[in-house]
Amino acid sequence: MKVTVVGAGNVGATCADVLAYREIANEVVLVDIKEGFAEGKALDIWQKAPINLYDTRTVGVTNDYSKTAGSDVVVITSGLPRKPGMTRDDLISTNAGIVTSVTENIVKHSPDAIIIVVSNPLDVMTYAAHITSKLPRTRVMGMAGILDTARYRAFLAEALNVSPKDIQAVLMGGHGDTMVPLPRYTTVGGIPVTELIDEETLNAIVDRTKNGGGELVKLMGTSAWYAPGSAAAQMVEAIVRDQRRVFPVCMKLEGEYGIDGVYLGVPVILGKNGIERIIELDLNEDEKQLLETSRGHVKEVMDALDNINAAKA
Ligand SMILES: NC(=O)c1ccc[n+]([C@@H]2O[C@H](COP(=O)([O-])OP(=O)(O)OC[C@H]3O[C@@H](n4cnc5c(N)ncnc54)[C@H](O)[C@@H]3O)[C@@H](O)[C@H]2O)c1
Ligand SMILES: O=C(O)C[C@H](O)C(=O)O
Repeated sequence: MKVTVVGAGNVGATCADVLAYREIANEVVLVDIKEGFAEGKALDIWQKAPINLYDTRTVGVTNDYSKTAGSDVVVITSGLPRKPGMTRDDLISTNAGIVTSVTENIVKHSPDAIIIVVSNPLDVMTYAAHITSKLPRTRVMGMAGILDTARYRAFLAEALNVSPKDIQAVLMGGHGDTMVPLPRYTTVGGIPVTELIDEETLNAIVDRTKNGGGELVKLMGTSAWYAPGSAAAQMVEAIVRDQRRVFPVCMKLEGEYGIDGVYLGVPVILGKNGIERIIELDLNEDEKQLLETSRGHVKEVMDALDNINAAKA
């Protein structure tokens, strides 16, 4: 299996490292626009192989997409991260240009690849990659839900003083303040979370999850990378190993949840063909309302991208 990761910065290099040391792919090609940067990161990861004992070859290139040819999966992490005081949506015009040109190069050399977008604003960058690639919607998806649920699960594990391994959760919607955590579908070792935690603590955890990215931006001056890079690698693993894992993934909805033509996180089964099945939960009225708010926000940013593209044309 060959996997390309575009963008050798914080998230891309972390993703490539996880793909290598967990031997998720035989070959990982790291691409960056900065001269020598991806080559250096790939060489560093390869020099770790004798220490961490893995065989995955890592190759770095500066904008040479011929080396990515025949990739089974491509992860797009290229683009600016936000700084304190910015929203993810502030990145739209720069990152849309980057994601669009990267996607064009990717499909030229790997027309059958499955594409996982990480760049922000996530839902709208998934839209940009999807319309550029012209691939089926089951083969172009965005990573955010695994990260957001991981944050939620980590906060819950801390509050309950239990292993994060035993917390199962799902959330939906856009990757931003309007994301929709679903406490009704959260369990701790099979026990509904609401039986173990009071409402006030749970609501505080939901709020912290919604602002989880911003909390890290404030602390570090740039956005997170360990959890995001690992989350993207987990999606790659589900695909290349045909694991049929159930994850929240951003994709174009075509009537599911009563939504058409908007890119949002929903639970899916991930396997060798990409999105194998979309799971439609029976949401209650409150959850439907939250999802509608999220849909409205993402649609506004999609419209903003359409306007940017129209002005360029
Ligand atoms: N979806 C999520 O949950 C999530 C989580 C974390 C970060 N992100 C996003 O991921 C992106 C990357 O974050 P980061 O922390 O790795 O940033 P970074 O600045 O460390 O790395 C980005 C890399 O992209 C490269 N790049 C820029 N234009 C390029 C092009 N045209 N072709 C190839 N490479 C190019 C840059 O040279 C840089 O090395 C940001 O947009 C960030 O907001 C998303
Ligand atoms: O918060 C960001 O800007 C990066 C990412 O979307 C995150 O949630 O960590």
